[in-house]
Amino acid sequence: MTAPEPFGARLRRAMDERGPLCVGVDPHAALLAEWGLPDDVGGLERFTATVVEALADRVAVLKPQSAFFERFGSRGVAVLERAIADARAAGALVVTDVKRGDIGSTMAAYADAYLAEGAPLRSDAVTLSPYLGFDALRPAFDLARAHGAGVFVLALTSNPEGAEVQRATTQAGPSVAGAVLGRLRAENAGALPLGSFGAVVGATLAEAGEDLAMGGPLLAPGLGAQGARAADLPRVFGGALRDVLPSVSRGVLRHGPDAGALRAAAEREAAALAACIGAGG
Ligand SMILES: O=C(O)c1cc(=O)[nH]c(=O)n1[C@@H]1O[C@H](COP(=O)(O)O)[C@@H](O)[C@H]1O
Repeated sequence: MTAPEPFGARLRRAMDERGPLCVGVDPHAALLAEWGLPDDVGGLERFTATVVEALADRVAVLKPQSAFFERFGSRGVAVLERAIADARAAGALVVTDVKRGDIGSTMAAYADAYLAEGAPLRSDAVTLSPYLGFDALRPAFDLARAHGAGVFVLALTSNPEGAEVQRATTQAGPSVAGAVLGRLRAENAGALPLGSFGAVVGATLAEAGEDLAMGGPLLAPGLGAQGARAADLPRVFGGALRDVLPSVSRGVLRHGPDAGALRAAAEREAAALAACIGAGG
């Protein structure tokens, strides 16, 4: 059996071919209302199918936020399952935003749920939280490697409350975020053209204050609704700009439900990014 192509290689190709844009699929109750949809599982289904149909054949990555699907229980999770499968079938990579992190044995079950080939929620990558200790995430790294999947570990999140924990100093000396980035650098060592083990670093930061070059992708949420703009990216990411996957949810989604308007909004984001970080870096 041939080894699956690593997530990092697949992501680099998608970013080169489609441009480095991730659109978040975040069906907020307020957005369902703006789209004229009911705040129920039928509205969720219509919203999600519209976004996937409009964008999955053109953006590099779609990032469904699990919370908005879990809100509706098992039927909401069924909508998420279908969205992941449909988006992947249309050529987008799917990063499912679950921000999981637990003791190693439980982490293995989360990895099975989202990263194992054939799992109902199988995604190209997930977001993970390292605050039970970076090595507690080991089962996800191992499974991701075996199945050609990836992870994005929270490092410097886009929300102002994150700094309290992430800028704190570890026993060994560096900040918590610096330690996470250092461990990711080790996981990605030697991986070309891009490692599969990424970090989440908010586009909203005043400055990174850490060495962000760690051989893997940098998921950068915060564009649009949280106030960051494409023009902020060079300041935050410096020399690591080529590995940045900027992410926007409400800033695109608020243009629906018209598919053409959603596509036009994504194109405007992509054009602004290309002007600031250059086509393919
Ligand atoms: O992991 C994430 O995607 C994430 C990390 C972070 O630091 N900040 C952040 O906003 N996010 C997610 O990115 C999305 C941002 O949505 P908008 O603010 O609408 O673009 C939400 O789904 C958040 O949960």
